[in-house]
Amino acid sequence: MKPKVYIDGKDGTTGLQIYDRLAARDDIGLLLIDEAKRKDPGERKRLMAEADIVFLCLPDAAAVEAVALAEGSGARMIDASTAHRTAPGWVYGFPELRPGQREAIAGARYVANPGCHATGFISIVAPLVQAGLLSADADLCCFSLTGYSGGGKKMIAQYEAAEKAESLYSPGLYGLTQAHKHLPEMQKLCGLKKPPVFTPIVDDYYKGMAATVPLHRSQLTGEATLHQVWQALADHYAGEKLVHVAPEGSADAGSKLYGNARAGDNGLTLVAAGNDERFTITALFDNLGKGASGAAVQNMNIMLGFEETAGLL
Ligand SMILES: NC(=O)C1=CN([C@@H]2O[C@H](COP(=O)(O)OP(=O)(O)OC[C@H]3O[C@@H](n4cnc5c(N)ncnc54)[C@H](OP(=O)(O)O)[C@@H]3O)[C@@H](O)[C@H]2O)C=CC1
Ligand SMILES: CC(=O)N[C@@H](CCC(=O)OP(=O)(O)O)C(=O)O
Repeated sequence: MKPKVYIDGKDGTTGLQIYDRLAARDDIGLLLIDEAKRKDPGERKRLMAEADIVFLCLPDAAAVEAVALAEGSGARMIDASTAHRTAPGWVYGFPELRPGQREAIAGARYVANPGCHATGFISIVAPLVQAGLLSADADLCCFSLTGYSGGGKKMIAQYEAAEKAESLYSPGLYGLTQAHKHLPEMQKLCGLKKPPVFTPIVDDYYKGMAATVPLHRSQLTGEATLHQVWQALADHYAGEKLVHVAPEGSADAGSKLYGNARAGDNGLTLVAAGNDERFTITALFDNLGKGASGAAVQNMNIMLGFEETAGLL
């Protein structure tokens, strides 16, 4: 019997992208809700009870309600919202995080899919903390560029309006009070004693992210070199199919890194750049790929025992 999969919130930005990645697969059965009933709690509950895996692609409050709706059923859940990312009983859905994380996801009932900006930050900082190059009480910063689809249907409508505000033609910095919703997961999953100073920036392009952590050499344990940082990342991600480290020295004086470099695919590329004293590590990926829907499908594949990259490469 094929596993049955239900996407709650299928008509949203993340839900549609999950649907696109699953629609052509013949190794799962997709349960589809009647369009007119897509917000009907009774009908959603019925489909969740039939499903082996439920994706939640909903605002946070609706995701919490959906978990309650599925109570008592055997459905395993992958929540794309921020609601459960640091909650007890939920496994964080970044398989490349550390040894054992993949196995934890494989056996989990509840998997919290990472936030898009958090994916970039964690992919850079967690390996460096684990390798002992950054201490748990490091003072870190991060700036992270995203396309406007990161804000879901509402933000897409603002950016695509026929007469949009002049300001939306230029990059917009936000999260200025240092209370962005991804900060708790960034801190917890990296094992940091304090969150970074975080500057998310949304710009006038549809999708794609460039999340950067700038580092002075003096911030690194034993004043580690750029080569050591690159090597620690390369070692951590050796053998991974979706996360790659660009060759050492690949960013030179003439290089530019673009926010949409990996738009449209499910992988993430780390680029280490700089000089003898000051470095940047940048994660390039798609907010709707490894930053949301691609990651959610990767987690589903792991939970169901499929090839991890099925439908993703
Ligand atoms: N966009 C992105 O890049 C990322 C998004 N996420 C997270 O994924 C989740 C979904 O975001 P996104 O897809 O962008 O948001 P959207 O606003 O594009 O989609 C949300 C969908 O949920 C539906 N919905 C809202 N309330 C309910 C309900 N009670 N029952 C059933 N359906 C409901 C909405 O219906 P309607 O169409 O009527 O509005 C909409 O279709 C959010 O928690 C978001 O933070 C995570 C990572 C990246
Ligand atoms: C452009 C924009 O507003 N982006 C959203 C992040 C989208 C996302 O990934 O948020 P969750 O994964 O936590 O749902 C934001 O920064 O709040």
